[in-house]
Amino acid sequence: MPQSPSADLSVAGLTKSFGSLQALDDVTFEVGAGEIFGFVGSNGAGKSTTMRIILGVLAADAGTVTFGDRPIDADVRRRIGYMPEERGLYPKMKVGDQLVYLARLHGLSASDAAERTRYWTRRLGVDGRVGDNVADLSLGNQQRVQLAAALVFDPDVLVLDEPFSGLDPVAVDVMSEVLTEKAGDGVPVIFSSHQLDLVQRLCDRVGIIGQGRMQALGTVDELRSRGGVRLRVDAPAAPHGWADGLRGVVRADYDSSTTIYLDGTHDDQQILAAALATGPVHTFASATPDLTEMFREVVTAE
Ligand SMILES: Nc1ncnc2c1ncn2[C@@H]1O[C@H](COP(=O)(O)OP(=O)(O)OP(=O)(O)O)[C@@H](O)[C@H]1O
Repeated sequence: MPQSPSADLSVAGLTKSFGSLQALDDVTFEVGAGEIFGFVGSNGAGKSTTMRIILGVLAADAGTVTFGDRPIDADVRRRIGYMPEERGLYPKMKVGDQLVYLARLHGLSASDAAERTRYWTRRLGVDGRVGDNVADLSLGNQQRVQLAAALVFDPDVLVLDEPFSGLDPVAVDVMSEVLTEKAGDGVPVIFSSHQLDLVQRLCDRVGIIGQGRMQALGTVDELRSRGGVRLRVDAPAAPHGWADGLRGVVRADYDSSTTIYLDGTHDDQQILAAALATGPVHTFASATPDLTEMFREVVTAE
């Protein structure tokens, strides 16, 4: 089996226009060896374009992509496991034949290609379908085969465009496990997703792209703490606006409970006293925004 040399994947200053539309503007980030990087952003933000440039299926107007200290050339590209958004399997070819063919294309011997095909189809739960044409599989199973295609030659880098979309919960678990395992082997893993709970759970670092620009980049904890401290107060009798004007309160959302956004100069006892003055208080707790809230804030601020 080829041994993966661990190295970082670096994307620096990528710029790309399609006619008058600037799809990418100076996109820069790194995915360390063994790191899982989540690439998130609204529809049309530039995720697929970035991934296509990493793969070399699309040329950038400016910027570089390197693996270790090497620019991505044809040799490096052959070592990247890629799951394109538009998927890329031959619908009229049998699953098993297709995976063996791809593994051979990436340099595996016939026996290694057969062994890896057996391993990954079993691992991804499609071993019963190796004799079927891809087109006869359900979309979720086609996606499992697509992941097998990205993994079958033991790639040194994984670039996966929305690998979780359309998968059932069991397949999501298997996919999560596989990505974590590949990262554990030292492979840089980058995937895009709109499922922010998964991104938050799986990723070491996250990039939020908006309108072709990297709007926020960091570990999940860094991004979440950037949202500042908040208080969640459950005071059912409190009238709308009860926390407005208290020291350190930037704004408050009055829903079934109140979420108070703070600037750090607040006095929580004063806020608690104000809440108690309205009636009973069932919950009074500080909260860090989750990635979904952060994402909303970053993309609505664009
Ligand atoms: N081949 C192309 N020709 C013209 N415009 C393109 C082309 N490819 C992408 N674009 C445009 O570039 C922008 C970025 O698209 P991209 O597919 O990278 O977004 P994305 O973040 O992957 O979106 P989604 O989450 O919807 O998949 C969009 O405005 C898109 O319409």
